[in-house]
Amino acid sequence: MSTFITSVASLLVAYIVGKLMVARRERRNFPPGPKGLPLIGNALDFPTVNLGPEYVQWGQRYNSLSKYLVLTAKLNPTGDILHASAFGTHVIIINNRQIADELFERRAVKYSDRPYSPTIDLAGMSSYNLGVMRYGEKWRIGRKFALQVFRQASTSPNNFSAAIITGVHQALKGLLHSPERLWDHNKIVCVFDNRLPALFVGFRLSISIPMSSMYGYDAKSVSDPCITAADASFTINMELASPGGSFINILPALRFIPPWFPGAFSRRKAETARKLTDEMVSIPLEFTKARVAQGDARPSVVADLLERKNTVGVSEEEEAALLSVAPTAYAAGSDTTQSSTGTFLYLMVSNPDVQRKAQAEIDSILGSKRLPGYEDRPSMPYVEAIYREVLRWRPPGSIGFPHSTTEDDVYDGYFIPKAKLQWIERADSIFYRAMTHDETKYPDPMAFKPERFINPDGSLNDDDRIMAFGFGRRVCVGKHVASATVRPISILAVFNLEKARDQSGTVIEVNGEYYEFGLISLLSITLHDSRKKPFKCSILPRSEAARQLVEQVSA
Ligand code: HEM
Repeated sequence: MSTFITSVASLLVAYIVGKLMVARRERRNFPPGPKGLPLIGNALDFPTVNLGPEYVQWGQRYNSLSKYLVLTAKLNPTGDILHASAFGTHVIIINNRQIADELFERRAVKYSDRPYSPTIDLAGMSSYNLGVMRYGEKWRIGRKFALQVFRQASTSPNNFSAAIITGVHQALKGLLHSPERLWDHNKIVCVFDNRLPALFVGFRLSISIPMSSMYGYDAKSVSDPCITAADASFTINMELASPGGSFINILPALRFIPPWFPGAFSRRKAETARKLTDEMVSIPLEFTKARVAQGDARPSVVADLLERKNTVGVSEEEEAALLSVAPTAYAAGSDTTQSSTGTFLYLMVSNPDVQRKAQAEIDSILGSKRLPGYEDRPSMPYVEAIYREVLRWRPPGSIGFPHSTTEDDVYDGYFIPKAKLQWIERADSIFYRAMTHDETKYPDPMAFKPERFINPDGSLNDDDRIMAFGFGRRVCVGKHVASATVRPISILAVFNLEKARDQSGTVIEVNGEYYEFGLISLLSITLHDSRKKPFKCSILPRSEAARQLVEQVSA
């Protein structure tokens, strides 16, 4: 034990000395930001809740306007780039869309990596999840493949689009027969976090669709072993990577200590997470392999790969890429989808006028005779505007998803350092805030107004860039699937969403609060998410015809 303490103490001293030397070397012209304390930097300044709005205030407080862009009138006065640091890890915060476009799109070659997290790596997540995978060949092949599968899903009938339709229909049936399970505290616990109640519709749509389309695997409930493993693995990952979650985040070299070593609690936890991750990946894969061998596999992306492998053969790269992309679909897509579905329902209940207007548009096209399909999308601009406004009003990741740099860079005179990956360093991160509350572009940003996206003649305007999906080469690869899944059209076509009443008939106000959770850790990868807290509401079929339409679907 004393050897262990001595090793930790020497590593700590080496770390502090290293940091002081690096800090001395690095008196560069960083973008403005809060003045930090020696060694710990701004560790105490970083907000843990309300990050998006807080970073906007930082922008105003530290007056970090881009001089060049202001002078050339290219930037509005709230435009912003900020710098902060903690324990030597630099963080650049970008509050402005033009700057995000410049760095992530035009200089993508330098800005497309992800920060390295020793704990997430140990727990096995970075080997299968495209979202946290480092920028490189494996990510490139996986991403290319994911793009093909997910993009097709929204444009042509295939396994994925069929799964989306089935998922949506299942959700409608679920709502018809058990609307009270919308927020089911007992059974439908959050897929990724046992402490939070999840959204029934979100669950059906977000988990069942990728599982079914990727593997032909029907995850019927959250007690499904694959979902349980995914849930438990994700929870441990979150714990380990959260602030104070593990010494490994402070001293990455500790990752080399074997799990059996006395006191190596985090290593043991990471080992458990790795086993759960392996289960999560292997359960649906083994299921599909068995079905293919028996000759009764349902059409799915993985079944197709295995059948081709047995007949015409597939390259090793293709197989590896595909097998790593398949679990990504439910790991990366379900939480975000749940989050935005929750926001959509909340906004519909709180804005009955918007709901009625959308239903009038839907009825004018469908006439209550059928459920909407893909082909109806272009004919319903107002419904489309609701979709855009939901993701503008409350993007699921309030500060985006961190990118990391692979080279030093200078932007408008400000120094942006290359992320360091030596053994005692961590990757530096660049956060962008989803710039969806820029008052100059979206006046009265907290108001929910789908009309922002509508031209005076009723058509959609050209503001179709959904910033909630991110930027550059790491932009959400599932955005087409998300747009097909999250779109509110089917629910509004058949249900009225209203405030619930208590037994005495008094209206129950809807709870507008959000859970905010995530890893506000500058010592490791930094994620942040928010999810709607549950609220009571009434979900009733709009008419007998609507009820029958839902009953008739084959889900
Ligand atoms: C409303 C729903 C969703 C939102 C708001 C969302 C948002 C995001 C964001 C912000 C990123 C990071 C972008 C960046 O780094 O700049 C991302 C990445 C990603 N998303 Fe989504 N997402 C959603 C749904 C989905 C779905 C349904 C899937 C899969 C079917 C998916 C798969 C992915 C993957 C694989 C990545 C990682 C891409 C990479 O790092 O190369 N997402 N998403």
